[in-house]
Amino acid sequence: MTARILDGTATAQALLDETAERAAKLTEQLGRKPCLVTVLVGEDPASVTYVKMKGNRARKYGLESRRIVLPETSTTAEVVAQVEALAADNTVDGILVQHPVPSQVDEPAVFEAIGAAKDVDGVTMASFAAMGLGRPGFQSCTPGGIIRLLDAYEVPLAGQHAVVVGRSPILGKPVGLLLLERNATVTYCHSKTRDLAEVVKTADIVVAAVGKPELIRGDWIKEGAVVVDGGYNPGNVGDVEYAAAAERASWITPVPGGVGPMTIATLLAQTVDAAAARVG
Ligand SMILES: Nc1nc(=O)c2c([nH]1)NC[C@@H]1CN(c3ccc(C(=O)N[C@@H](CCC(=O)O)C(=O)O)cc3)C=[N+]21
Repeated sequence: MTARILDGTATAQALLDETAERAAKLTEQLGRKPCLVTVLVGEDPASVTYVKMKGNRARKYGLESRRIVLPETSTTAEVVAQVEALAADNTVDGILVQHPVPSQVDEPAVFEAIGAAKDVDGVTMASFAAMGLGRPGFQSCTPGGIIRLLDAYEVPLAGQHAVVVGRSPILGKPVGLLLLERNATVTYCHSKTRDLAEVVKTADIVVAAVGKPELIRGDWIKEGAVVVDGGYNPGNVGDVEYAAAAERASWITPVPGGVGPMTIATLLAQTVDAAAARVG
């Protein structure tokens, strides 16, 4: 079998176009554009690139984007104070704190300061709980983008064995919750998993969410399985050995052009949702 492509660029485009239309209508109602603020602590080059991409795309589709950069040496209290100020600012609809923050900063504490109403990146405990309980709320952007992509191609989820490789707070754990909510049978694998290859071989759907280039080998993929590569590694290499996996999978996400564009489109869609909720 040769896999068909889950085209994240095209699917994201449709969501971005719809988001731009909603943003334009809201701009009239609010008297200002829906506003996303990104907060970057430090100057990690990859993070700088991602944050710029998010800001540029926001502007292109009719949102306002503000970028805040704090020094690499910031304390938790300093970053929390900045985020709290944004949470209290009526001209701000959504806040994204770029992960990872420097090690001296308590990232979960900073995420909590966003508050549920502006958590368009889906990283607070309240958003996580909502994802787990199937309640309305903002989804973590990459997991939410993955589900939107699978839905766009009508990939069935109910009853499928989904194997999530990785358990990070903003990708692996929440994507498993969303798949469970859609009635998949979910297995989480991680660094302590005894025989990763054997578990992946049983998957109908594999979600790679580790950040280790080509960790998932092509010959682990069951014939006809669906492969979602959520890995972002330097040089646009995914977590999956793409060419070999594509020979066996029924559907596969490319890197680039798969999960990444869906992540950003979901972020912007949720920012417009947050702005809409303020209008009431
Ligand atoms: N609080 C937080 N939320 C995030 O959502 C978040 C984060 N922190 N930290 C870093 C990761 C990474 N991430 C990406 C988003 C889009 C692409 C993307 O669109 N990539 C393009 C390629 C870009 C290129 O060509 O360089 C693609 O896959 O087609 C990649 C990576 C969001 N993240």
